[in-house]
Amino acid sequence: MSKLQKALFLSDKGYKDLKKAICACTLTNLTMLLPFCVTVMIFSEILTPVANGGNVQWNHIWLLWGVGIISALLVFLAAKNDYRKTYIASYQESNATRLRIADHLRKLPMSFFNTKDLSELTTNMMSDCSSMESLLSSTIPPLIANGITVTLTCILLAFFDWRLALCVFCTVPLAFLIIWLSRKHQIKLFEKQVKAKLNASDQVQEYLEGMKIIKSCGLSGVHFKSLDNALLAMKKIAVKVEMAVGVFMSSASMILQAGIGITIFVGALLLTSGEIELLPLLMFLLMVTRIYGPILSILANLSSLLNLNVVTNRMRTLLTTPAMEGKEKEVSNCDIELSHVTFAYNQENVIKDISCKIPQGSVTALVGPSGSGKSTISKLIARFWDIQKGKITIGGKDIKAMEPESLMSYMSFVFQDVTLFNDTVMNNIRIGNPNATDEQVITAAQAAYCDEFVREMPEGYQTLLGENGSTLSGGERQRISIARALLKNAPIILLDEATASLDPENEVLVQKAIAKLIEGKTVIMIAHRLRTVVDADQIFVLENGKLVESGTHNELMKKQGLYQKLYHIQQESLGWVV
Ligand SMILES: Nc1ncnc2c1ncn2[C@@H]1O[C@H](COP(=O)(O)OP(=O)(O)OP(=O)(O)O)[C@@H](O)[C@H]1O
Repeated sequence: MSKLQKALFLSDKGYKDLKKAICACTLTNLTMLLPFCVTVMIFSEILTPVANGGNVQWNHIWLLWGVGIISALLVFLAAKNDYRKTYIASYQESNATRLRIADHLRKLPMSFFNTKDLSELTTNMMSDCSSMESLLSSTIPPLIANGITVTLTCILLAFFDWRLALCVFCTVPLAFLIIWLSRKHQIKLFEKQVKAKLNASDQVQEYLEGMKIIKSCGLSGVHFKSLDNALLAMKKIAVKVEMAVGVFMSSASMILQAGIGITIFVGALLLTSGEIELLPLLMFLLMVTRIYGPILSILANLSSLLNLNVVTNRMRTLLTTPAMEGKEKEVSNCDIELSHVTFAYNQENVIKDISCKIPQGSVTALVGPSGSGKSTISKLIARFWDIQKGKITIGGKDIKAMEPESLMSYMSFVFQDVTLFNDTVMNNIRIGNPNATDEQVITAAQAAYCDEFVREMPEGYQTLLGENGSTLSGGERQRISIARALLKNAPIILLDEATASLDPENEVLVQKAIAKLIEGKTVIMIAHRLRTVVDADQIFVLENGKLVESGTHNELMKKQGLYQKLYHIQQESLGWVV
């Protein structure tokens, strides 16, 4: 893999396409020289007889006009090919990169997401890929192609008259020097701009997510100073970047254009001393007006290239973060065992030396005060995070040796916060099993008591749910998530007490749906209300990350420990009247 391919995170196809784009761009630039050569030849046909005496050969001139028209056609065809090779290929590559990022994200441990926020990842996928897209289409190919064209033209001009060629190009190193010296300042500004954009998108996201609170608390715009400040900071830095780039580019351009004056001055001296003829001088003067365009474009593209590291740094961090390992695909049974499991999200251990067994086909409840580690245990079993000490096995196999996606195929989740996608009801349920037929989806929906409310929707199962299903009630969302789990039919079910915040009618329906879902399965249930776990085969009581009691409801009540205390507190609260 070449350095350029690595630096730009290009796929093999993307790298090949980039090389083709550079060739196409160079070809366009070279064909653009044709009309110029024809113009010079027409001048020569007219001026030579004027200077030396004789008749203008009009048939030659008409012929050259014909060549000129053909060369214009060639320029058009080359430009069309160039457009296809650069823009279309770069859009395809950036799309492929976005998919590559999405695919890689899926394989990363949740610890990665703990350190990144949503807006940073969104910026990674959308704006960084767009920046790469423009680097691939309108920066790198023109930069290299213009470099080649300018070098060729320089050689060609030196061949005609090295003194005038020197005059044309003597200001180029100075212009490059300005861009080179300004690079540190420009990079600093680019970095600040990226930070400001990220901060602004963070603030916008927070503002939109908090809209319910903003409205319910009647907070006016004055209370959202941080959003105003973030947007203002973004505007300020954008102006600074534009100013800096503008100042450096115009200085470079001014110095570069001084070459026109120098060429005219030296050319006039050479002409009067008879060391050069009028025609080559005219050709040089024509060339000098045309050659600075590509050189300026090289300078502008170099400025954008300074941005490359800023753009690719985040993408590099993301794409080089190692995916979760593990190759094993199958387990012989669904007995789950935790032995001496210790885990910390950050520094502090939140699970401390826990050992327990969850036999296949049993219902196990995890109970304990808020923050005691119930959800964390269920997420560790699903390998959302890798544990730091100890071992978790399923069917005797260490889950760290299992391929994460194969491990997931053994599990279904019903959590309190159900994620619904902006798609039809049918497709939202089908997420449980992408290969399921419409009939199978409907059967699962019926079993999860979704069918009735779905049929009342304007387009039934084809109704679009909108952003995160905001039109559905909490109970309806949970029943959809149960339908998904039913469709997946995984042998292990992880339940985060799904009925905690439902009204009695919805609660009954959800309970009935769950009863169907867990039939014959290995169930791990996070319970907040202890009356829902009295029938569990075993109950694990957690306190401050430790397993402090275990047994059936009756056994734990007899122990008169934490479980009994929590149970009594909840029973008493049931009697409260507000
Ligand atoms: N993503 C996270 N990053 C850092 N710390 C976390 C994270 N999730 C949970 N914690 C911390 O880990 C501890 C255990 O949290 P956990 O959610 O497992 O408790 P829980 O018993 O399920 O609580 P609850 O009943 O309130 O849902 C808590 O101190 C919590 O603050």
